Amino acid sequence: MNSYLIRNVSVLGAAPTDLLLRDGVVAEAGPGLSAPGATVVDADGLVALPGLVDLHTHLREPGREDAETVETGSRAAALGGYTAVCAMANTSPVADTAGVVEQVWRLGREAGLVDVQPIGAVTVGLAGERLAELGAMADSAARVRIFSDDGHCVADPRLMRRALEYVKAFDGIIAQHAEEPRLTEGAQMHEGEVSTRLGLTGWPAVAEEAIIARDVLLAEHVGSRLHVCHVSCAGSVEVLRQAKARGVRVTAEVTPHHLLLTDARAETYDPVYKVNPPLRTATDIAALRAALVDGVIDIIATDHAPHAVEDKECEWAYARPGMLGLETALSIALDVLGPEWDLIAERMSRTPARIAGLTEHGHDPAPGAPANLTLVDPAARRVIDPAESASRSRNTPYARMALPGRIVATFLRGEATVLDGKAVK
Ligand SMILES: NC(=O)N[C@@H](CC(=O)O)C(=O)O
Repeated sequence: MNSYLIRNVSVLGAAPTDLLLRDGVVAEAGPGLSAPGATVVDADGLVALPGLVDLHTHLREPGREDAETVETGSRAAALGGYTAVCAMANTSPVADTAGVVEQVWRLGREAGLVDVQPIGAVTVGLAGERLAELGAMADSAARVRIFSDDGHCVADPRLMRRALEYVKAFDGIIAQHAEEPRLTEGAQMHEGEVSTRLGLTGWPAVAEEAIIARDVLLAEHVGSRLHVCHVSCAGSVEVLRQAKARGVRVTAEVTPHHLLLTDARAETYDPVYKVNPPLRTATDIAALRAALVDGVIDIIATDHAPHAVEDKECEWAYARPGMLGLETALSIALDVLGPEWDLIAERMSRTPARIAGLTEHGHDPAPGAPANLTLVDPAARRVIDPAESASRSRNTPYARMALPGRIVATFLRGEATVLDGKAVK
């Protein structure tokens, strides 16, 4: 095993110090360390954060290896500063059995770039009709604790209740894609002024708000844990705020794109901006940002959704929804929140690790902590070039934009996965 002496790094914005990574942990911290044989990393001007944890990543394997594989997605994650990602279940076949979740988990271990924690489907084939083998997935080598039909809503309230009841036995979580399907039939973008002008069928905010309202009541009734995926509307924030005030066991995520981009992007008719839930309004963005700061929204999750060129570079109506996120999430967080390192660590590492039960992750770099961390250059600005992405897909909405911050190095259990801004393997 290699050891690394990181020189003059600012841990979460504090005064510069040295960190020695050895045997998978932060072995020592303090100014002027010496460690013969260790690889020296000059970290002047860099900030160390606990390795980021993504609760919502689409890795596409098995089934759409042309869009992403566990390995390419893991590499994109490491380059984005992540040390763990939770892989969504909408693969082909769907991750609705112990066999498929174990396959994804093994592929993650083999790639060895981030810890890949599979999420299991709630219903068989994401069809919303019968519960999947939740217990078998929980008992498998992958030890699944989060279940989601993401991409689809668990629309049937009785099924949602049963799922919440079932996972309560092992303190599992149902992560809901909140979209009342009857209200979004044929929807192409946010329902509002822009959709009216463009003549595109709208996805009304109430389709999200109504499911969240129902689900927090169900979670409260059952006493189980609910997680709300990709919250996109101001009204949803208010529903969550009330539920949390009543003590409902609910957590919620927001994506980087919903914190930055509005539905006005649809005016370009460029399907790179087509995403589910859709980009909303400036009012929604303001409410989401405020909720992220005050904690009503617990975490930033990427919803990294790679798509092959033929599924994205076509007419808007035929394009698949979704955009890349892993390699740009920290930059968007910096842009939106500023250099609020403790808040960024809380929303992108500690809290998602805690929600997912990933006990090795989400620890600030300090002696004895697992050496899962990332080094950021906050002064760097980079212009996003889709061709440079480590993802197999190219559907980033930030092409040609100059974004703040650059990941210089990432360490997983004390081994570098990224050095000098480049993937190590
Ligand atoms: N977020 C997206 O726009 N796309 C997701 C699934 C989904 O939520 O529709 C995908 O898997 O591509």
